Order: sequence, then C-alpha cells, then structure tokens
Amino acid sequence: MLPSQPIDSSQLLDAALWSYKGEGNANIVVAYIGPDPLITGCVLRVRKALDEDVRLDEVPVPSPFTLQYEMGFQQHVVAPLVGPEYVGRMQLVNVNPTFLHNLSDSMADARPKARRTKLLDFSQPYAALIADLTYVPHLKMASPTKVVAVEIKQSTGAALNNFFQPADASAHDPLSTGMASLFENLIAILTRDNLLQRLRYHQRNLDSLDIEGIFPLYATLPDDVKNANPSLSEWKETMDLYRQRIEQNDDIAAQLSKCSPKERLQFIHEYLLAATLKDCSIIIAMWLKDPNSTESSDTPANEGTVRLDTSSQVLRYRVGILDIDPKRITKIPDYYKLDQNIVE
Ligand SMILES: O=P(O)(O)O[C@@H]1[C@@H](OP(=O)(O)O)[C@H](OP(=O)(O)O)[C@H](O)[C@H](OP(=O)(O)O)[C@H]1OP(=O)(O)O
Ligand SMILES: Nc1ncnc2c1ncn2[C@@H]1O[C@H](COP(=O)(O)OP(=O)(O)OP(=O)(O)O)[C@@H](O)[C@H]1O
Repeated sequence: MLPSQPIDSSQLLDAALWSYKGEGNANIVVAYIGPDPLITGCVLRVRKALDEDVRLDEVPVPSPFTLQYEMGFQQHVVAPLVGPEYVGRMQLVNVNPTFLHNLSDSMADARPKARRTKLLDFSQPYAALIADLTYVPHLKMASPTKVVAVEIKQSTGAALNNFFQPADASAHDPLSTGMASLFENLIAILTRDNLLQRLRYHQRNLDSLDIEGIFPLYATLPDDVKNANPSLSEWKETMDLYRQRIEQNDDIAAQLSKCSPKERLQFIHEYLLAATLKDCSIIIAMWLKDPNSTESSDTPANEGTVRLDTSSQVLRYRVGILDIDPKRITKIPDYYKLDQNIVE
C-alpha cells in the first residue's frame, strides 16, 4: 500500500531494502523488502539513462519528460479515461546518485542479459514510489494464501510475469491446475472487468485516423511544433475536445481536408495518447477467497470474484494498469516507418 502522507525518503535510500522485480525499456522496478509496514507493498520505479538506441559516439537523448510530468499525465490524462481505480497510486521520492549506483550494483545479476546495456539514470533527482499491483494487503497475515499475478503486455499479447505472494503453492490449489485453467480464469476476469473494454474503446476512438492519417498531418507542422510535446494543460484541453468529439460522434476523417492547424495538433495528440494506451500492460492479481473469512463483499470497482469450474471455490481478483507514460511527439516518424515496414 502507498502511504497517504508524504514519506521521508532518506529511510528508503538503502539498496538492501529493495529487490529486483522487473524492467522495461525505460524503467527498472524494485520491490520493497524492508521492515517498515508503511512501505510494505510498494515498488520503486527508477528511470534508466538512455531513452533510445544511441550509438556509443553519440550524446544520449534524454527523456523530455520529468517524473512530475509523467505523474501528472498518468493521474490527470490516463486515469480519468480508464478509471482511477486501475492506476496504482504514486508518490515521488528524492533519490541521489550514491543510492542509484548502489541499487544498480545490487540488482545487476538479476537483470535479464538483453536489458543490461541500459543503466539507471544516475542523475535523476526522483524515483516513483508506487503501490505494488501484485500485492494484496489483507492477505499478509492469512497464510498460506497464494497470490498469482499475471501481466499482459497488450502490444505483444504476451503474458509476461507471474508473481507469487507468498511463494507457497499447494498441489491441490486450484490456482495451480495448469495454464489452461489459468487462461480460462483470465478470460473470465477480462470479460467481466471494465478495463479492457475501456482501453479498446479509447484506443479505437483516439486512433481513428491511424498512423497513415496522422503522419501527413505531422509532416505539415512547422519544425518547432514537430518537437513540442503537449504541456499538462494542453493535455487537459486535448482531453476536453476529445470528449466533446466522441459525445457528438464527430467523424474526424470527414473533417481532415479542412481542419485548422489547431485541429491537426489535436488529432496528433490524440494519436499519441492512443500509443500510450496500446503500449500499456494489464496486471491481474488472483487469490482464493477464504470461505471462512469475513472479507468485505463491498469490493472496489477493479476487484471481483469468479467461481472456479474445477472446484466450489471462489477466486478473487484485482485488475490494474501499468506503464501509462506519455509518448514523445518526435516518435511519430518512427511509428510511420514501422507501419510502412509492416505494410511492405
Ligand atoms: O515501438 P514498439 O511497438 O516496439 O513498442 C515499444 C515496446 O516494444 P514491444 O512492445 O516489446 O515491441 C517497448 O517495450 P519493451 O522494451 O519490449 O519492454 C517499450 O514499451 C516502448 O515504449 P517506450 O519507448 O519505453 O516508451 C515501446 O515503444 P512505443 O512504440 O510504444 O513508443
Ligand atoms: N506498480 C507495479 N506493481 C507491480 N509490478 C510492477 C509495477 N510497475 C511495474 N512493475 C513490473 O516492472 C516491469 C517494468 O515496469 P514498466 O512496464 O513500468 O517499465 P517500462 O520500462 O516503463 O516499460 P516499457 O518498456 O513499456 O517502457 C513491469 O513489466 C512489471 O512487471
């Protein structure tokens, strides 16, 4: 759980308190394993140094986004679209180069080989402390309950990771009955829950022009505008116009030939938001409901239950969303190239 009050970051700056959890292209995520109950169930998301493939003789291109900007984007742009209940709460904490170097050393062996070319960004003043979406707080005491968490990376459709809490699988545990039933459970959950539907709905509406429609609009922008990422207040405006557009059921393809520079930018920003929603991951934590527990039936909107076919037991689940960072406007030519390569 993420504490609601600001925490004193100095108590967190010890690499021994963190264990490697996973990483993507831009961040490494470590889980808190220290004694403080306030921080138990949190992860620290730490930014990597290079933002894109850079030859050794080139100066790395730093991310244009500060962590404050990323946090604002997640909370004020993405969360209202998908539902704030799905987005892990986040708090920025001050870090320093010594801590980041120690952290980098302590988790070096745990990192997948293919990811090791990118190091942490040792100059970052902040890291993001986020609720661990694989952690179920009220199960902490109720051993031996197991949590299985599956992460689905939408862009590849791959189920990436399984996390267990605590690692205690019994042979008769219906959560351990194999991949086929795991996938059945996942499908039952994703069909019942709202997140996937909302993602699909907004991906479709925000990407209605496709990169083939967006790239020609981008190509006509003046150079300075081509490089200008929207500010958070511009994102707010983009969101307001997007909502109006879908409420009025406007056909944007029909407006293309006569659209103003402002409208062009609106469509480009909408496309970038679609790129975020396509690249994010869904994480589903599942655990068996204890038939004797007094767990409240009044569950949050991102939690629910499914009855397992294989037994009379009830599976509880919680759905969350990961990696909802903004995409740079300068990536549009890359998206176009990728699309053309696929077409060819
Ligand atoms: O370009 P793609 O489609 O390969 O997607 C990138 C992802 O690759 P993958 O989905 O595995 O093919 C890539 O994922 P991985 O590195 O494979 O984990 C990132 O998510 C990257 O986003 P960003 O540069 O960190 O903002 C993703 O970049 P965006 O395209 O979302 O900007
Ligand atoms: N809040 C969280 N709770 C639990 N696990 C998390 C959380 N955030 C991230 N992770 C784990 O860490 C991994 C990397 O995190 P994330 O996807 O945010 O990295 P990234 O570098 O931003 O990804 P990308 O390659 O898409 O840019 C995730 O795939 C997931 O396994």
